[in-house]
Amino acid sequence: MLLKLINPKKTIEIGVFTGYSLLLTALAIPDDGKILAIDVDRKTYEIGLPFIKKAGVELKIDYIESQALPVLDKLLEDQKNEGSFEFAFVDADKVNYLNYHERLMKLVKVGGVVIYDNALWGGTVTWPEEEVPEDMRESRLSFLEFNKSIAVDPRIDSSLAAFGDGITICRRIC
Ligand SMILES: C[S@@+](CC[C@H](N)C(=O)[O-])C[C@H]1O[C@@H](n2cnc3c(N)ncnc32)[C@H](O)[C@@H]1O
Repeated sequence: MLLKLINPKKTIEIGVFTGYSLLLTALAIPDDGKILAIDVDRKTYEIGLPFIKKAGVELKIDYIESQALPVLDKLLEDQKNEGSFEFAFVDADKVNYLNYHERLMKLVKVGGVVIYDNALWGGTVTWPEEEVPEDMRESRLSFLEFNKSIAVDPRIDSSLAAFGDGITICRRIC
């Protein structure tokens, strides 16, 4: 619904896996919309690709198998890309969310929207450190830092929607 309201033609997805959220985005954006989809592992994308093809939205997707940061940095080398995206969805390595945010604040236009997945990190952002499973601690700390930083970022309006695992919705305002 949010995507239908924004109606973005130029979008980025960071973290594709088998392409579930990618397919949802591809179905929601207009016929001439495009998604630059970045993931380090193309094998998982290929599991979902037959469904994307069956849905008839493959041509909307420009898939890049890579670490996401260098792709974003490369885009920023060309000034034409600044402010050219209307929507981004981030669902990759949590330790880099702030790094993605800094780049997306340049790539996404004023008025554009960025959504970050898993902002509640299984609820652990509210737990005492000692109760958090070892394998969730590093990303939890990243989310604590990320959530604090987003809350005071003057470039955006933001809202942490507490459904699912939490999504942080940011609208660039300057
Ligand atoms: C939670 S999954 C994405 C799920 C997908 N967005 C969905 O909802 O269907 C996270 C993905 O991020 C990818 N990933 C992790 N670190 C990455 C990085 N540094 N750059 C690009 N992709 C990365 C992983 O390979 C994995 O496929």
